[in-house]
Amino acid sequence: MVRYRVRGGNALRGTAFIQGAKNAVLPMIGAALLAAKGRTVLRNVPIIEDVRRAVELAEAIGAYVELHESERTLVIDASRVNSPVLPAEIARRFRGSVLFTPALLHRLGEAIVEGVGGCNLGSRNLDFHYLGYKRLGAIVDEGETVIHVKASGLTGATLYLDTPSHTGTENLIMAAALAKGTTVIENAALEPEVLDVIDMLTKMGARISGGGTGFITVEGVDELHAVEHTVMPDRLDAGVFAMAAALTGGELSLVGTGLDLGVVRYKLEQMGVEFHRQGAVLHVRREGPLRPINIITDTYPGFATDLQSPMMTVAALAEGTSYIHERIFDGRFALAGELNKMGANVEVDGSRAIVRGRTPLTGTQVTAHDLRSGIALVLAGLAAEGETVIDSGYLIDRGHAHLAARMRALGADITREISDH
Ligand SMILES: CC(=O)N[C@H]1[C@@H](OP(=O)(O)OP(=O)(O)OC[C@H]2O[C@@H](n3ccc(=O)[nH]c3=O)[C@H](O)[C@@H]2O)O[C@H](CO)[C@@H](O)[C@@H]1O
Ligand SMILES: C=C(OP(=O)(O)O)C(=O)O
Repeated sequence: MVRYRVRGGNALRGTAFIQGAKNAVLPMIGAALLAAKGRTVLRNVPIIEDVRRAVELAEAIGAYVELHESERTLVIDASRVNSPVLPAEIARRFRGSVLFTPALLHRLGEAIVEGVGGCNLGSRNLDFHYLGYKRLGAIVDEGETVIHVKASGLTGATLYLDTPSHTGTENLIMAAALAKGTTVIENAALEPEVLDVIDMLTKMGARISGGGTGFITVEGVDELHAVEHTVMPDRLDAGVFAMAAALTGGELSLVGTGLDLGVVRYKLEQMGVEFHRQGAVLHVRREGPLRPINIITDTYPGFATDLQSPMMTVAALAEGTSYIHERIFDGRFALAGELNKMGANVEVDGSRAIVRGRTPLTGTQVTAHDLRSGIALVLAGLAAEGETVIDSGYLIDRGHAHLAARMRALGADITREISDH
């Protein structure tokens, strides 16, 4: 059992090094498995638990993988992929397992998905993925727990997503990349991580156009080759560090090439947080009181649902009432009860939450129900009086690399412990 212990009160100051993006590296590992020859090299890989699970899953299907942690580099040789089974004990531990299906379909003609994990956020359907595979010619047999997808060669088609699913778009692009003929994906996701994956696939030899427009066209090719690619910075990790500076009244320089916080920056600015760009470095600080805010989560370029929980913590420390409308997931307010244990006043009504600030927070024992509620509780702990103890830290480690060490370097009083219970 991993546990974080945070003693609040210290303002964070210094340079925060932003990790590579979890939601880009996972599909890139899936993409690397499409190359039947050679070794793929991924740089700026975040050393997070989801990457470790992805490495285990790639090895389980026969790939050779080296994770060089201190160099933040992955080397993947997928030439010997030989098992279509994504075993439950690994696949159920992270969402990114869903991104291995296209490679198995192309390389082995079938994928046996024994489970898919990820944050518990209410319903997380995969129907767009499976409907898309079917339209490309696959047979999908959805059992109680195991899903069997079979295809002796995929053929391009017009695909449509009811909503622009992030991993759904990535999976259908990967499935179409080696299909015969042309595929058009309508209502495709616009997230920067999706565009980074398209960049990598394009280097691999894929023919993809329309990334970032919502209408993606993929001309199938016969093979994709292994390449080197640098994972983009994690805008969620960056957002969390910006919020840490904001709620502790500190000042941080965020380092991560080409970092763009988009709407999160504008929302924090409305709350009174100052941003100042100096070339590749983004400075963030807060001097005056935090003002309340309204947030509506949306697909990119809207406010990212993954930063809604951390923002709820910031709102609890703002002077006045904030309103949050969660539109992507139907179960993403588990944080409210935990924040209220610390003294916050958050009222949830369906997909809306009202956060009445400012309430002084007091450290206590709290539970991370998912990755982002976990990091939101770390943020609360940084601003609380006394000690906050957060279980289960594994969920935080799923998406943030060396969190305690990175925050300690900035002056935070935070430790990561491993215990038997
Ligand atoms: C590994 C990864 O990249 N995870 C991210 C990805 O998850 P993920 O790709 O799972 O999220 P989606 O964009 O697919 O899901 C968004 C919404 O669409 C619904 N939906 C999705 C697919 C489908 O086939 N049918 C369907 O109904 C889901 O139930 C959910 O309500 O995008 C989410 C939304 O930005 C982020 O919170 C996750 O961090
Ligand atoms: C929902 C998240 O991740 P996943 O899709 O990997 O569960 C997240 O990163 O907040």
